[in-house]
Amino acid sequence: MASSSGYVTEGFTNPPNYSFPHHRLQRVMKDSTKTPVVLVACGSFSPVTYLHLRMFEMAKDYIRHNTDFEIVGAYLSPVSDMYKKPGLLNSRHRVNMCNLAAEDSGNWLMVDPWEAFQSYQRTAIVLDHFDYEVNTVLGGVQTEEGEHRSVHVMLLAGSDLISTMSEPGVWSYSDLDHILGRYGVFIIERAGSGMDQATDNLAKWRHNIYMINQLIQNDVSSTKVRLFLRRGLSVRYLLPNTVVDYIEQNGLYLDETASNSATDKGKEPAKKEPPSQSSQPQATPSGC
Ligand SMILES: Nc1ncnc2c1ncn2[C@@H]1O[C@H](COP(=O)(O)OP(=O)(O)OP(=O)(O)O)[C@@H](O)[C@H]1O
Ligand SMILES: NC(=O)c1ccc[n+]([C@@H]2O[C@H](COP(=O)(O)O)[C@@H](O)[C@H]2O)c1
Repeated sequence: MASSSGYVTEGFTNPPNYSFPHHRLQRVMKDSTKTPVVLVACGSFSPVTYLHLRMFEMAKDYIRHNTDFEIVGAYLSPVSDMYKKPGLLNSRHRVNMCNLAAEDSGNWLMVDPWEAFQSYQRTAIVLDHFDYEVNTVLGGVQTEEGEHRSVHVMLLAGSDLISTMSEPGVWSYSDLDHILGRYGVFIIERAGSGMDQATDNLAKWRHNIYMINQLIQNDVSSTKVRLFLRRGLSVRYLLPNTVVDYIEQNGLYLDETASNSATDKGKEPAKKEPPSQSSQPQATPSGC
């Protein structure tokens, strides 16, 4: 339930030694007639692929040509190990790979390890965390004239993830209302998961839902990458070279049972425990 402050929760628990990454956050807007926005992509990123990075580029193009937003920051937010999705590698490796990919991706993408390094956090809480860090702690951004502006936090997701918002039991109504009513979402079309189907039941929040079509169809998925790696097939050019090198150097994804804490060759695989419905959604299947 949203509190009087508008947040789903009042207090945020930070992982040990955590500090919010903001080195690439643009603190002064280029165009004061626009609304500053921070994009947040939540997901497993096991491993991060070029399609995850393309989502940000597609959103950037869409926003520039079709909206009055100005992007001042963009984040990958890898999910906690407690999400227990099949194929979910230890968060340390997933965060490291996301950092390598972000380094490789120009000068705007950042990786926030806040949810990765702690207990499972629902997406509504994750967006609240970003809102709190960017607007309350950092004080938002400024125009070139020195005027203060609050930053609008928005979710960036594939249409498969948005489809799950119409599946019973995966998202609570109050979380949906918070995510889509208070924040909003940019949806990237994903092969096999129709855009209409994804949003049919979300019409109430239509004004906050922006749909972005894929002009070049590309259905790279982390699931397929993991499958290739297990079969000894090359994954080069499906993900950044630095991430491919990291996977090879650490012997990742060679074992089908490897998930969660089964991080490297020689380590014990994690026990599979289904997450409890109240605080952790069942990891939902996504497009592969
Ligand atoms: N090919 C793609 N097209 C559009 N969106 C994508 C694509 N791949 C991933 N996404 C989106 O990226 C976000 C993070 O994805 P995540 O790592 O959880 O999924 P995934 O690539 O489907 O992984 P897995 O294959 O392990 O299920 C989600 O919003 C997902 O919809
Ligand atoms: N109720 C929720 O907040 C909820 C439900 C399903 C997925 N998610 C998030 O969506 C992201 C991607 O999930 P999948 O990889 O299962 O599609 C994850 O970050 C997960 O935390 C959140």
